[in-house]
Amino acid sequence: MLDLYDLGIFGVVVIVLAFASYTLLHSPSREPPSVSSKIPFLGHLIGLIQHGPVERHPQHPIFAVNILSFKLFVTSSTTVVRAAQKHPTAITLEPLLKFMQKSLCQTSREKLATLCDQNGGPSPISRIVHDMTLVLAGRSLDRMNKIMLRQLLPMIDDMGNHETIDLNGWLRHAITMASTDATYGNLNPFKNKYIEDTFWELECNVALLLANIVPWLIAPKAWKARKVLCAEFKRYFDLGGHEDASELLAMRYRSFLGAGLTHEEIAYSEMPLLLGLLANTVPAAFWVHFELFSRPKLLEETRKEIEQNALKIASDGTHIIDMGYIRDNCPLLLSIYQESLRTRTKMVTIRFVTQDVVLADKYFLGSGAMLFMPAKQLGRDKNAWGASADHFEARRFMKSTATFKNDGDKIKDPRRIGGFMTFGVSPAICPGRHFSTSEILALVAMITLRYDIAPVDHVWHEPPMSSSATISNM
Ligand code: HEM
Repeated sequence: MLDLYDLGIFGVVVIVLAFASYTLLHSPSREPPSVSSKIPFLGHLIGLIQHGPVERHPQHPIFAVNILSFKLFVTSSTTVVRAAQKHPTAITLEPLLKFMQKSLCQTSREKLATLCDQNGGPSPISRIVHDMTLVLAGRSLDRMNKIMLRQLLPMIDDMGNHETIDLNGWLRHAITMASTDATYGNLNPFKNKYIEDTFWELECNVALLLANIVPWLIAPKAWKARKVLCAEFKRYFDLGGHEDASELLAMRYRSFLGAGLTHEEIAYSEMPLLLGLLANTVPAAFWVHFELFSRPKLLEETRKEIEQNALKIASDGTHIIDMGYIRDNCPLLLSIYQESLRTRTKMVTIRFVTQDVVLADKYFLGSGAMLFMPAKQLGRDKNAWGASADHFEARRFMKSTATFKNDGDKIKDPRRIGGFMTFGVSPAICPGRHFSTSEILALVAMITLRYDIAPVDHVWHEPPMSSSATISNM
């Protein structure tokens, strides 16, 4: 039996141990190392924007960058990414959603408080984003895919009438029309060419608008473009356009209306969806065509694969590509698609640290900091992707590195965990990934079977990235 004295000693030891482990756990010494810059403060910001942060500090799996009193952590380690995923409440996207709703959608302070209220768990705005995953799957996705494919077909027929085309411009128009028709139905505002052009004006000037500091003065083009688009979308909602639209739009309209937003405010709240819908699908489709058509042997093999595994010829001679067969029986095409996305992405996943947290039992991140996870570096980690990580390898995703336990259970392919981040990191992964995948695969399959594409001067010049791209990460 323990007497009171023993119990007292025991109590003191427990308290000392608890305090020691708390201090160790929360000590800034457990914080990832800070990296320095020749030009303090501003130097970091310039370096981050111009060169990407990780290439300069490959020795650190995670490091801190101090910008004035603000701390920003950057990781290129899949282990740290996996550890961060285990703390979805402490490391979260919520503040970014609020920022977008405020700066891009101009939601008033009072409505912002309702949309971003986290008292009952996830905020209404993050529930809307979450529910998008549900309506961008199953039958509602099938309906959107059907409309999208019907739109693409005549445009691909028409492609053959032109000796030369601007491939990026052509894809941009085709994807804009097919995606917005599938989303917005018969009264789709994008049927007006002026609205289509205005959207792309907004897309390439959106960065300064997001700063939200006298936007009409510092970002006049984007400010005017947003005004024009929102007026047109308000008219669309006033006319009941949403009644004949996709489940995706119906769900968003119901949710925003339920949160007390007016038609004008809902129109403004469509801006992030429009940017998500179009800004990445167009460059992704461009790069898949670029990688495939610039490799004649690979093009021939892919053509054969589609012809043999996904093409049916009806009795009247109509050629039909079965999208289900593309997905299930054309592994080379699928691998080219994934590899193009892996090698071309410039995505930096950004999360906010809202509670003190220790990652992988090692790295202390204090509340109030931000965590940057750049997909470009994570997607090229040699541990995960091998010595050829930096290069395009068409068949990379056909090879499985999956291993099996003694009982025959498959261990998940380590390359897929944390390494392929073009669509983000769960739990906040891109809800539109299935739609854009169907759209890009349909385009590339139809164009591959019907046309040869070559540059006018016969040399495949790689176009530079647009320096003003903000939402687009390719
Ligand atoms: C190839 C095409 C696409 C790429 C590469 C892409 C990429 C991404 C990435 C990386 C994220 C995560 C952002 C983050 O974690 O901060 C994201 C989020 C999002 N994407 Fe996509 N996307 C594509 C197509 C689409 C499409 C077609 C839609 C709409 C139908 C869409 C709607 C969204 C939305 C609403 C979010 C926000 C999700 C959230 O905040 O949790 N995306 N996308």
